[in-house]
Amino acid sequence: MLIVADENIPLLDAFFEGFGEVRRVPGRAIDRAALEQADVLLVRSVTNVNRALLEGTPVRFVGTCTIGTDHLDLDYFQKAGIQWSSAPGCNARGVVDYVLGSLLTLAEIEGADLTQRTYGIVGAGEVGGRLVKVLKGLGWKVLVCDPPRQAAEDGDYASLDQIIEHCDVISLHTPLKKSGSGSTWHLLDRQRLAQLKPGTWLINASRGPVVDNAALREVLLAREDLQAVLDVWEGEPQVDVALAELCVLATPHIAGYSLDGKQRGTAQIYQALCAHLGQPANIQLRDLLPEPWLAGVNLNASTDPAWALAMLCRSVYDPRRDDADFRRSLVGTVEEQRKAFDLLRKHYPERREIDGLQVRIHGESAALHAIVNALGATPSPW
Ligand SMILES: NC(=O)c1ccc[n+]([C@@H]2O[C@H](COP(=O)([O-])OP(=O)(O)OC[C@H]3O[C@@H](n4cnc5c(N)ncnc54)[C@H](O)[C@@H]3O)[C@@H](O)[C@H]2O)c1
Ligand SMILES: O=C(O)[C@H](O)[C@H](O)COP(=O)(O)O
Repeated sequence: MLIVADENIPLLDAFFEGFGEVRRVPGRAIDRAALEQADVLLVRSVTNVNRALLEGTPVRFVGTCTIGTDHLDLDYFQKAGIQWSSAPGCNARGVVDYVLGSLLTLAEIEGADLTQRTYGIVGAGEVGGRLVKVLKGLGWKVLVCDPPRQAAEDGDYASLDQIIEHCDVISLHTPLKKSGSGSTWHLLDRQRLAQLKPGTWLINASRGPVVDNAALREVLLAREDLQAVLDVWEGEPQVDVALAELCVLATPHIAGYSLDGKQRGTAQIYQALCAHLGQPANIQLRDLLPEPWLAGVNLNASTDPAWALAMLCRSVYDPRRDDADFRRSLVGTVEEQRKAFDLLRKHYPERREIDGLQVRIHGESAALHAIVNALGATPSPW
């Protein structure tokens, strides 16, 4: 069996060498010629997998080690009888950590009290749903917009218009659907961006085109009260530099880049391929994922809860370093910037998730216990 795989998929040998030959190709360079004899194609989000790529090749299984599937032509897969799998939820926790880190930075810059803001989460699936749980666990006021879920189940949901009207913070977590009913292309278009209430913070760690980037640049130029955090961009790996410069935080699509999340994505596709082939999945991620390097944290019951929250989140992840690295890369020619975007992602430093953080609280503090529980860190006895 020949497996052609994006070279940026971690643990390729550990999970897939038992199936046959694994041939690594840069994700953006995977073309039809590379697939002439391939049975299986493993990608990340940068490879568009469609009829133009697959027709005439022997590929019968496509796995994307990502949550997003907007780079896959699923209608074509169905017509052509090609099996496929994505990795639902694999890096959702990483995105939640990114949003928390961004909120802390925004609060610091604006001198704002996070407990007094109203949060609007748009898209309440694996990422948005976990984020809602964390924010509610912290006791913060949260409105949730998810029309597909609202249509399918009872629940307390708000419309996007209500989110725009009432929320101080809007965080986007929808998939990108490029057209048709339920399209999320430019979900935040020029008109909606113009309606954002004074002082809104907008966070986009979903897909770039969910926000009209040109319109956002104009709105940010016109309104100093708005603050934006962007991890994803229209036209990646090319980025609107002027827009990036107007953002409080700008990062190169790394919100979900925890080591755990990336390796989990590979493991999920390994399991899907085993199921496709009718084989047992004997290799376990827990045997491959390194022990977290995160040091334990000790808190005293008298510790200020706001300080503790910031310290716990930042001991796991602080997006300011990624923002600084990205800004340094926004120089030179467009081609140099595109390369830099990909290189920052290829050589991304090891980052772990918060459940690997052991927290000990000395003395009784309900507020600190609530924070540790809400964040999903691991409480350990004093
Ligand atoms: N920046 C990153 O590193 C990163 C990492 C992971 C995922 N993502 C992106 O985030 C997206 C969401 O991830 P997920 O795991 O939560 O996906 P998911 O499929 O579990 O959840 C998406 C939710 O959005 C809802 N939704 C769809 N259309 C909507 C609309 N118009 N308005 C409001 N809600 C709508 C769906 O009903 C669903 O509940 C992914 O599709 C992916 O593109 C980005
Ligand atoms: O959809 C996802 O899972 C994320 O956006 C993922 O982090 C994308 O990473 P990439 O495939 O571009 O390396």
